[in-house]
Amino acid sequence: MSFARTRVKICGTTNLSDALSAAEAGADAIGLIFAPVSKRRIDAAAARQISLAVEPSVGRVGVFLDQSSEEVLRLADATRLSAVQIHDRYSSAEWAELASFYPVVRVVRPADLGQIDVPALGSSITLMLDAPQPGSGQPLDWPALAPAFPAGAWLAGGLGPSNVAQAISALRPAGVDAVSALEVRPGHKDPALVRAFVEAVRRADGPSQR
Ligand SMILES: O=C(O)c1ccccc1NCC(=O)[C@H](O)[C@H](O)COP(=O)(O)O
Repeated sequence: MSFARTRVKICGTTNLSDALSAAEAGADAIGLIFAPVSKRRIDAAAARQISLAVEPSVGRVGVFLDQSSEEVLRLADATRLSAVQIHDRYSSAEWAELASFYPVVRVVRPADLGQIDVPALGSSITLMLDAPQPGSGQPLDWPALAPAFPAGAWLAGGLGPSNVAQAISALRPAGVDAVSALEVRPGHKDPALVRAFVEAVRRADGPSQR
């Protein structure tokens, strides 16, 4: 059986140097966290500078928690995002409104699996399974989650160069997302770890997908 190439998002990018080195390493997207609670929060001016500096093929995904859909749309427009990632529980109308403006990554927890009508989401909403505490570096129990893992969903939660191949093999996610395992301190990446992460994903995909 052949699989599509696993997409890679490097989350919690707070500065231009980390954004450019993630792009150079071959990341498909960078994550810019606007959640007020995050120790990796970026302000709108810095996010916009990064969005305009990376090459257009690199996605700029804004990450939001405890923020209204109006604030999400305002920041997405102001900072030239290509997609928004939402850790909140919105109403159906709010999801539909957001998805009419931007591709949406809707974050779900293990307890949510099996309770979401995946076909009804439509093509603008992609699910991402993450640990209950975002950005905490806690891996999930991938084999236990395999029966309920939705086709086409992304995976986050404690992924890094040393375990991402195991996670890909267990769940075959469409994309993977990581932050804690790639940092020297919160908000600052180790470029060697970012490169090692992208390379580990490419190796896990196999030679036909590189
Ligand atoms: O990382 C944060 O500080 C954060 C805070 C609030 C909402 C979201 C946050 N991160 C978003 C992500 O998508 C992380 O990359 C994801 O949870 C994986 O993190 P990690 O387990 O540290 O790799």
